[in-house]
Amino acid sequence: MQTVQDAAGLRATIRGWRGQSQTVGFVPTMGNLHEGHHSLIKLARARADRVVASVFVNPTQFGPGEDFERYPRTLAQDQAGLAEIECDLLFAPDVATIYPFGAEQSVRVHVTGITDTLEGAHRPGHFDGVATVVCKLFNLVQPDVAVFGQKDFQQLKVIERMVRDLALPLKVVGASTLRADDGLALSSRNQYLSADERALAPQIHQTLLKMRELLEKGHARKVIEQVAASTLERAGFAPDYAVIRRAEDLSEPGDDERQGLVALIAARLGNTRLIDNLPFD
Ligand SMILES: Nc1ncnc2c1ncn2[C@@H]1O[C@H](COP(=O)(O)OP(=O)(O)OP(=O)(O)O)[C@@H](O)[C@H]1O
Ligand SMILES: CC(C)(CO)[C@@H](O)C(=O)[O-]
Ligand code: BAL
Repeated sequence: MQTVQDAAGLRATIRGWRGQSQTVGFVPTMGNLHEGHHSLIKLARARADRVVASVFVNPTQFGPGEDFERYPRTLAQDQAGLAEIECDLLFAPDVATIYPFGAEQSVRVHVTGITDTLEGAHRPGHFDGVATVVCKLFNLVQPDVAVFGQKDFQQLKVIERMVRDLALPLKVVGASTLRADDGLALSSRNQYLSADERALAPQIHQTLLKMRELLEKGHARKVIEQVAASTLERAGFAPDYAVIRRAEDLSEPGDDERQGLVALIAARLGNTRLIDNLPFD
């Protein structure tokens, strides 16, 4: 597998593939790759002739006091894993390649509405950073298909909307969340957890399952959300939110709505912030 760090090298390889009428699938990541990321690569491989992954820890999507500096950077390990699953090309740019005029000076992509809530409300500016870097990566790679994990459910919706509203010529595919045997969603941030915290962390998934069960039994949404938040608090989490929303646009459903819903949780455990969700259909 080839690794390129600059835009010219990336474009040259992709131009060669295009010359042979090959389609291109793309999986953007922040690295420290695990089986969840690998499942995205495999899905891209099923949808396109060639697969490009990117590893870039994007400074503009981290807020002050977040974990940009300590985010795990494991490029050699990532390269080995990607080679094993036959990814064709890894794009691993540095910050100056993505933000030649400095991260603060770049043109920003702002997706309105859907970014005001949940992750957008708790991480101000986060989705501007995500949309901007993903738009830029799309322009560099020019993929036919891009794969994103449903684990970052709101991110997937934001990207779908950006692609639709800016008429970007590619298809966005959402991939289901890979979990450890005990239900914890695989995530690079899981390695921040102490042994005791790791033992508690699956309670997020258990709470999502409980939320679905209570909704199916006919309990009121607001009550379910309160029960979920207090269950998490009692277990030692500090929840940012534990809510049921419309999957389509993350707006609040009406009291009697039961179709097309998703439960979403973000909660801190010690110094680690974890997110997860469960679509109900
Ligand atoms: N467990 C998982 N199953 C499927 N896809 C995943 C999983 N975890 C992450 N992804 C997807 O991989 C892509 C890259 O995500 P990212 O590099 O942020 O991974 P991560 O391990 O979730 O890290 P973080 O802890 O920072 O959220 C995203 O589209 C994300 O939704
Ligand atoms: C999509 C992404 C690679 C943009 O930096 C990031 O938000 C992620 O890893 O989910
Ligand atoms: N997986 C979303 C990237 C972030 O948390 O910044």
